[in-house]
Amino acid sequence: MNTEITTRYSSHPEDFKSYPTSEIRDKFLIEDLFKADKISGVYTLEDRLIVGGIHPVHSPVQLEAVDQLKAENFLDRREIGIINIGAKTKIDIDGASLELDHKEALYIGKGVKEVIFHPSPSGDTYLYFNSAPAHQEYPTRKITRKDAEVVTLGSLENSNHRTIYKLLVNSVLETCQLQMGMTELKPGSVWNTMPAHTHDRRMEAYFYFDLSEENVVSHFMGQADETRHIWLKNHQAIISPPWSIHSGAGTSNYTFIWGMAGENMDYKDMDGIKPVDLK
Ligand SMILES: O=C(O)C(=O)C[C@H](O)C(=O)CO
Ligand SMILES: [Zn+2]
Repeated sequence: MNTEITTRYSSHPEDFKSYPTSEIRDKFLIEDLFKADKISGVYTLEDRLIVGGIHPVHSPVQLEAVDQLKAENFLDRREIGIINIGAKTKIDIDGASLELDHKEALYIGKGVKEVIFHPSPSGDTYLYFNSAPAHQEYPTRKITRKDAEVVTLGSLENSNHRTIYKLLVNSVLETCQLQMGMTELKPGSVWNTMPAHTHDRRMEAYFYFDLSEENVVSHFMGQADETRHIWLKNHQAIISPPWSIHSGAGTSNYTFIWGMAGENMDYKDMDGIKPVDLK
């Protein structure tokens, strides 16, 4: 098997209050997403999202049905969204090939049987993905930043000036429940998702990249009146249960990919929290 997915259970906010740092890291942080010639990741029972990385180096890698799915093919009952954070690469989808460039997104719907990821000649192939259960087949589509719904929020004065690229969202294409996008912080800005929010109808996963080796992001989670933080490095992801805020401050600017699954597709369905109300 070149696809390796481990399982994480969902958690209760009352239990979360007593977690030490090590337990928060074990339960929510996802490290080592990129292993040579592997597809690696986590199947979280928070809305059954799979969070993973694809890193073909010497040979192509195929998306395989892991044991957790009890299915013949990975996409028999699922959809997948992939964002390329590395060099341009070739992907075969049921025998048809396409190329995915840096920061381009790809949606592949339920029912597709064979997906193969090729190493790029530079060896710099890094693809991040989220996959959610799906009830209907929607067509495969590549989405570039030109196709995205783009919103610029925040200000340099508040250290949160950022551009949100809504790539795989329902204003751009049809999906069953998956929504994914990418947020780039401008130089000098370090805060994402501030003011913070929760959305009880959807869980979310954040994946941080474009961070140099010496820089880190402090990611904040928990209910608004009981927040905790852990420190993330480049290429690490974190699971945010529906009851948790998800926000971060970096020691530099950075980019992150957000992905959601759950009850509705309305990006604006959020319960905002004023910074002065955080505890
Ligand atoms: O910087 C932001 O603000 C975000 O990118 C927020 C995410 O898109 C999000 O949390 C959507 O629910
Ligand atoms: Zn959110």
